[in-house]
Amino acid sequence: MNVASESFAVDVRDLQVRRGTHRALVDVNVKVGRGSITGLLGPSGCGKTTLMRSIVGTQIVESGSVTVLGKPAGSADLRRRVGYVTQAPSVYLDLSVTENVSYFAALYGRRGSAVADTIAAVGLTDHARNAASALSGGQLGRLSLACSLVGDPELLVLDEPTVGLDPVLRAELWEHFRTLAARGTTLLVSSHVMDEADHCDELVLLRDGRLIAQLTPGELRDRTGEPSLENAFLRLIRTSTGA
Ligand SMILES: Nc1ncnc2c1ncn2[C@@H]1O[C@H](COP(=O)(O)OP(=O)(O)OP(=O)(O)O)[C@@H](O)[C@H]1O
Repeated sequence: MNVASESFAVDVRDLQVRRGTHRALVDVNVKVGRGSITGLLGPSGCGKTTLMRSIVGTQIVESGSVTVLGKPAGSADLRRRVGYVTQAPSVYLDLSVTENVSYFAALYGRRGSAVADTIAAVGLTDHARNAASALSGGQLGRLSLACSLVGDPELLVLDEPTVGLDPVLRAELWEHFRTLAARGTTLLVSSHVMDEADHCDELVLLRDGRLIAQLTPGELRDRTGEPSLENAFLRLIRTSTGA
């Protein structure tokens, strides 16, 4: 593995992915710095989940390379170092919140206060003894996130983690993501709404499977002259398609 790939948490080069007959990703190049929060943004169907699946190693790719923490995506060595939370919560419904998080903590060899701290970080302390089957959809999503967070992975890939959350919980989760990044965790967070983009260090903007730009929120504003990130993204899309 070359040195350039080692210095990034994620290094995607010339990636092409087909899903069925559809070209889901076309010539995508993305680099994600360690200890940063990168927002993966774009309209529904633009390829966000496909890019995340390629990074965690669950997507068959047609060509190009995806290097994660210095190893090819999907390497056995990365299993404990990369956390992936999908849009579909994956928890044990017959176990309580604490039992679910404890199970994943044990898998990853985490001890002490990690379980209670993680449950608090996702705002589920009041439900700690409840069975997962008794949680609401938003609470289930947060439990799924906690099960991944408790392993303290070096790279966390989160598919729309704040969907369906109220503004207070959303703000608290972003604060938690910032704390994790300050400790050196790399976060890749997808969203199809731009109002969360300001929480990110860098933005990866996709449309129709193509990378439109990778830049900071400030650079996006400067490049387009639009103070609102929503408008800035729309302007960039229109410029890139000549619309
Ligand atoms: N199993 C599949 N077979 C064929 N095409 C697929 C499959 N899954 C996704 N696609 C197509 O690949 C493209 C990219 O899908 P992807 O799920 O990566 O988009 P997304 O940006 O994550 O969308 P969303 O924001 O709605 O979750 C879409 O056009 C989608 O229709």
